[in-house]
Amino acid sequence: MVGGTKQPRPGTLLDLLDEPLRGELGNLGISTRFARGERLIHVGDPGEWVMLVTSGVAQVVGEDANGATVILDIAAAGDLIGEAAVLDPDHPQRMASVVAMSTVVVRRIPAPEFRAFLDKHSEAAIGLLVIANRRMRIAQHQRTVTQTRVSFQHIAERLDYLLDTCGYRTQHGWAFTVPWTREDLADFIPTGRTTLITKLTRFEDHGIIARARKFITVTDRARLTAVAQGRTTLE
Ligand SMILES: Nc1ncnc2c1ncn2[C@@H]1O[C@@H]2COP(=O)(O)O[C@H]2[C@H]1O
Repeated sequence: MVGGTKQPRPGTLLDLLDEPLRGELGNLGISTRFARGERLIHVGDPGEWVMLVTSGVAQVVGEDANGATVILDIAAAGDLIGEAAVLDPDHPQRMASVVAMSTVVVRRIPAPEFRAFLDKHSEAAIGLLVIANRRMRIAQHQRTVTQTRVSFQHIAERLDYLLDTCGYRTQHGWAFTVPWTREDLADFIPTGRTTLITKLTRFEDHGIIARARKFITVTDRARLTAVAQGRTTLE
């Protein structure tokens, strides 16, 4: 089960709920496992269940106006996905795909069971609304970013967010629990791969990140956050 034992990650639906509600939600549905690269949700499919992520990391993937892949968000333990098609009778199809970046374990909860849970617990319905608004806030912010002139601050914001979602502290700084290639990072920020590589070099020059082959680690998280919050600049 998800609830009860461990403090949920800040910013997730589980984090917004009190015990014993967390425990109750964590026990709904059945446990289902996905291998890395497998799709948890296919865009366009009918919404018949929601998923509460128990462990692992998945990408919520969409397409931009040119058909290029955009990583809309990351889902990790404590996140609930697949509620949009389940709750909107006018748009019952999945609006995005969700792809496992590692082994992912979820509670797969049938739509009627999830609706009954929301009917019974208004806190959970309000929590879902809060999460939807947070996603909207991120989407609104992302619209202000032009891909060709993406700033150091924006890259730092996105890296900081990724570390909150799927990062862990190491002896030398912070690393990701799943392998983020430069291609993945470029899709997530989003920016072109060449632009990203050029900008990452500046972060490296300032000792904020280190690159080992295809992957990066964050060696100075405090400075990264300072750049993200506009308290210091690399321009
Ligand atoms: N921009 C986004 N940010 C975060 N999550 C999203 C975003 N778009 C879609 N999702 C999630 O991805 C799910 C895909 O299936 P649904 O449309 O049912 O519900 C969707 C949301 O849970």
